[in-house]
Amino acid sequence: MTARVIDGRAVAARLRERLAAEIASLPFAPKLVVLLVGDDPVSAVYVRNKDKAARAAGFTSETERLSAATTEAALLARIAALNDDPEVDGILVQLPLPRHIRTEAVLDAIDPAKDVDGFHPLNAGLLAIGRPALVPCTPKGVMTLLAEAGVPVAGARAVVIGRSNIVGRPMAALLTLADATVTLAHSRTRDLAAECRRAEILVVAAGRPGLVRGDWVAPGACVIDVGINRLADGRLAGDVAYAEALPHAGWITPVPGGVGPMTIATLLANTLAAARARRGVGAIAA
Ligand SMILES: Nc1nc(=O)c2c([nH]1)NC[C@@H]1CN(c3ccc(C(=O)N[C@@H](CCC(=O)O)C(=O)O)cc3)C=[N+]21
Repeated sequence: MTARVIDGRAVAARLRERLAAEIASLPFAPKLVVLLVGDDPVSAVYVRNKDKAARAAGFTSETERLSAATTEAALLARIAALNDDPEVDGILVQLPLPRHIRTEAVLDAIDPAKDVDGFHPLNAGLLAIGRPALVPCTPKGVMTLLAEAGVPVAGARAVVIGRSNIVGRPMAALLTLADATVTLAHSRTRDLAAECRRAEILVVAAGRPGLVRGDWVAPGACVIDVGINRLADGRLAGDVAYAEALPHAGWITPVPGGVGPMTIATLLANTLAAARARRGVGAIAA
């Protein structure tokens, strides 16, 4: 058997087209503001791609570049001003932040109604208790990919590798809400290969290139690779040994061109949902 390759770029493009059509019928352009602190070149690329995708879909998108020396107090003051600005629908503070700034203090300061990353503790808590509001973009994008590819989720055994607040934890929550039976594995899991071999859906967000080997993949399983690792030779690699996994899997996502584009498209979907909810034109849609 060889896997069906899930084309994240194509699914993301369709989602963005749908959003563009919706925005064209609104009396306003939803506005996203991205705060980028410091000059990490990798972050700068993501932010540029977000800006481009947002504008093409009819959003107003602004990126504020703040110097690496910006104090935590100054960043919090900027967030407070954006919270109070009625024109602003979504606020994203690009992570990671410089070490002198406490990430938690920053995430706590964003108005939960404008928290299009879904990282505020209120939004994380709502998801944890099964009342999803603004949901983190990467795991939500993965759920869209599963639905679009026709992967059965209800009743399936799912294994998620990685317990970050950004991907693994919310991924486990979303799969549980969709009636999968979920194992949340991580760096201290005793026998990771054995856990993986039981998975019908395997979501890998470990940040370790090539961690998942071909013989860890059950025949016909759906393998979702969230890893984006820049190799020494400049190429991108996922957390899954792709060529090895391909003959075992039923479905697989490539890197690049899999989950990454869905993260950005879902960010736009969240921004539109936040705009509708804030401006009283429809509630936040799943
Ligand atoms: N507050 C915050 N929210 C984020 O969502 C966030 C963040 N901080 N910090 C950085 C990470 C990383 N991230 C990516 C999004 C899309 C691609 C993406 O589209 N990748 C392309 C490849 C891009 C390339 O070639 O480099 C792909 O996988 O096909 C990658 C990475 C969002 N992040």
